[in-house]
Amino acid sequence: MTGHSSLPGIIRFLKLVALGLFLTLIVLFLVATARTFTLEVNAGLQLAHWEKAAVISADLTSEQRDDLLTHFKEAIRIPTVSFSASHQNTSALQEFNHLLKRVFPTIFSSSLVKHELVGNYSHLFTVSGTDPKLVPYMLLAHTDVVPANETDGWEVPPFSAEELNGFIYGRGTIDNKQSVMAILQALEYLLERGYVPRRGFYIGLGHDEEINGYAGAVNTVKLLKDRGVKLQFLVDEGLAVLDGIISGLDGPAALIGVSEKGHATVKLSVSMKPGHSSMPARQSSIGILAAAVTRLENYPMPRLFGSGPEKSMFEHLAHKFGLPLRFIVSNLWLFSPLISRVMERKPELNAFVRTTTAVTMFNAGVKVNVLPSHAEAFVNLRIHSAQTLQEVLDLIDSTIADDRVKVELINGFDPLPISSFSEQSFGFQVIKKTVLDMFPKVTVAPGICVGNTDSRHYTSLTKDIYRFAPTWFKPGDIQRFHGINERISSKNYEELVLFYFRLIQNCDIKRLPPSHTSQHDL
Ligand SMILES: CCCCCCCC/C=C\CCCCCCCC(=O)N[C@@H](Cc1ccc(O)cc1)C(=O)O
Ligand SMILES: [Zn+2]
Ligand SMILES: [Zn+2]
Repeated sequence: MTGHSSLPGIIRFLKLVALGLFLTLIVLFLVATARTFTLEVNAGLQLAHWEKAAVISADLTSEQRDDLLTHFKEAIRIPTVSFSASHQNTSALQEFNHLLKRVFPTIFSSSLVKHELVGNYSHLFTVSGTDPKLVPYMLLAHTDVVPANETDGWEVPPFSAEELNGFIYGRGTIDNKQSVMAILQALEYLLERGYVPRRGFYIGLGHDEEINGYAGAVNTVKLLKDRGVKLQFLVDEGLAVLDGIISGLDGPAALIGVSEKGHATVKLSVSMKPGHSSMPARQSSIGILAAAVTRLENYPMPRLFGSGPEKSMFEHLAHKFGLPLRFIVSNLWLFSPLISRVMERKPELNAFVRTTTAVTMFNAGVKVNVLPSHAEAFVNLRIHSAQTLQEVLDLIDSTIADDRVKVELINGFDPLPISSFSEQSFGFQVIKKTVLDMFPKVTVAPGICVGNTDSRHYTSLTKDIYRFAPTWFKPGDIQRFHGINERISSKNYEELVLFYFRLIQNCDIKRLPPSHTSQHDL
């Protein structure tokens, strides 16, 4: 034993103390700045004093409840399929027109409602309001559906509307005949009960949404623009009430789509000289194209999670996560790289992380012993809000990096603008109030719609477009969308009717109550 420490030992000890202090300071700094502040989203405006609007109650008799389900099932049984851009089942669309007139006689005979056909099969209803100073709003839905084959694994024929264990099965039950029928059923009941709207509104039912809405939505917009119409806000299909779908979230969440992703459909093609397969060149058109497609799949678009409206979505949901998730989700500025890496493992979550790349069609070759002169593939990309169409096209070029591959944009558009969702946002707050009136335990948050809707054609009429219907999705239900065994519970369909019944009345308020944001720290 030396009796006293050596100088290098003391220096080492002091260095360790300094390092410890430094690390403690960093942790304290992180905790202080990364405090878990959460938005108590269901409070705030919802606690304020709202002008009373929803005064008529639905009070449905059991006969009316049977009738509304019968009407809905009739709608599902008409196969209004959009097969391709040039092929629709027009006789089914015609039959659908007749169904609407038959089951909603009050709407079609009311002096308050003007009905017009657009492009033969789309419907525009103009409902006049008593106060011309109130800017009208619009409800959208679509009557066409994607194809469905029973042999794909449907439990019942897809156009049978059969009921199994409380669920009505069939193509269109969640996309989007539930909204078509519920909106009109709600208006029918309101008019039957003597309702006269204060705020005028429009209902637009497109017949070709599944093939881009060029005949329905686009022409409806032209008509409204020619009439100088401006809309306070618009509600279309899109997001839903998610129950048990977001892991770690306590209770269901109603996500109101305040934007939708952009879109690009790109054709890749390679042309080579045809010839005898016994004397092939080192690479074929198919091989070159396959390599290009593989590069696009191997090098996905950059992670952008946290730089679009998904940030607000998580901020609004944060207080419903337990720790440590609450801390992580409320500090996306720090944790988004980590969250992105977890989310990207699941396709339905990866859609929120980046621009997605889906190779959807691949055609080449005509005969086993002929070298293919031409190979082509179609790639469908959904563009994250923080990227533009042009940036995506540039990235495709630099990833493929092969002049032999021709890259053509077939169609595309930038991500849609972000609609308002503050306490001053009339549309968002009225939708939110209606959701909470009906489902008080649900957390309402802004969300982003990963698919595209007819509403994208309406941006010249309003800046506030919301994509939402209170269709309840439980685990496994999202896959039913365009998939097999599409279904809705009869209870949920009835809730949809009551939702629109209330929403229409809630829109009659002149203005929102004064706002007072409510935030709280952990
Ligand atoms: C933490 C997040 C949890 C995950 C939340 C997922 C919620 C998903 C809920 C609903 C699914 C979203 C569906 C949106 C509606 C899309 C409608 C649609 O399919 N539209 C077509 C339109 C289209 C576009 C281009 C064409 O050439 C033809 C049709 C689409 O493909 O987007
Ligand atoms: Zn749809
Ligand atoms: Zn669809």
